[in-house]
Amino acid sequence: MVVIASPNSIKTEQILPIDLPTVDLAAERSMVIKLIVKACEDYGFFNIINHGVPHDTITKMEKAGFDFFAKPLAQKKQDAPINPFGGYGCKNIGFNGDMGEVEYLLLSATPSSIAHFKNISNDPSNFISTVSAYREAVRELACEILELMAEGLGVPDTLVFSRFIRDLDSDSLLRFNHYPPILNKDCKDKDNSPSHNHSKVGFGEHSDPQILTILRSNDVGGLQISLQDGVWNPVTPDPSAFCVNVGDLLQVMTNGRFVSVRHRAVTNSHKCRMSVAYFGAPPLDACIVAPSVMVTPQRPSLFKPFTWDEYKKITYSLKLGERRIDLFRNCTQLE
Ligand SMILES: C=C1C[C@]23C[C@@]1(O)CC[C@H]2[C@@]12CC[C@H](O)[C@@](C)(C(=O)O1)[C@H]2[C@@H]3C(=O)O
Ligand SMILES: O=C(O)CCC(=O)C(=O)O
Ligand SMILES: [Fe+2]
Repeated sequence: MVVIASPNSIKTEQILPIDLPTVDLAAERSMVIKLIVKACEDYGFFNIINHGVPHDTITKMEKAGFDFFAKPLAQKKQDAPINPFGGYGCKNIGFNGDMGEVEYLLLSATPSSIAHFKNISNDPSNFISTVSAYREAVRELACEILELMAEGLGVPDTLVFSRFIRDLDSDSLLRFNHYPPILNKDCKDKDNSPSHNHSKVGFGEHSDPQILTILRSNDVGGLQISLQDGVWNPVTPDPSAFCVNVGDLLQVMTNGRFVSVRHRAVTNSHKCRMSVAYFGAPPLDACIVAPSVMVTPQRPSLFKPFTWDEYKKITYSLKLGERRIDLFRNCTQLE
């Protein structure tokens, strides 16, 4: 049992480390499909290894992130002001007063918008080619995974999910998250010295609103998932793997078979964590609805259809921790 204290509240939570399922993309195809489907039903999260994204592409992306975060605060704000294509943020998450011990760089992941980020680096063409190569490789990985999922679910059109994020108008995002080492002074050890065993919330509890998230981090832990309210499962970082998670839209498009699991990131008392997330999203006008095979008399439609634009607007108007997917549930159905 770990106590996480904040100035106003003391919350008692259960912390139970977990080993996420690992999927080896180089293994036999039918086995890969089975493992992915099972992981998405049971955990909403899995690690993927032998993913095919070149090591060099990942290393350059990580360096680009660390180089950016190493700049002075005023410089970061000046070089990456918040605009419709993304920008730099420190402690403020979103526009609704959510705060956390994190700084981040959010970038729209469309090929044309990447050119807007040239001021982010002293070597703009290198930055743009690094981000473009990473975006393309990770998007391909996301598409491959989505196609395996569709096949595993028995959806006849196996491109039904991946088509959205391959679309040139896809609203996908890239996000660098940087969590500086923080000692939680509110938590004391028995001798009253600041505790090294307690962490602060870096990125608060939420689910990802998009279709699929492909997350990569350095070797510093911090990601926690919650499979049960009040229980947090820390995920062991594996820099050679990508951590994949189901987003809200995929939960809707699988009619609730796959789960978009709540997660958060906490700080570490002595090392900084950096993660890079790719959020695969459809175009704004995409209609989000489960393919007909996912809806049966035994499993009636759980959600009302909506566009990504509608969902995104609602998501961005609510606090980070809101369960906004509930707003689209068919009221006669209970999951
Ligand atoms: C408070 C918010 C931040 C967020 C948009 C939101 O209104 C609620 C969801 C948040 C989230 C979580 C996943 C991704 O990190 C993110 C970029 C996204 O698309 O939804 C963030 C948003 C953000 O930081 O702007
Ligand atoms: O940094 C992490 O490990 C998680 C970040 C996250 O959940 C997000 O950016 O949506
Ligand atoms: Fe997330």
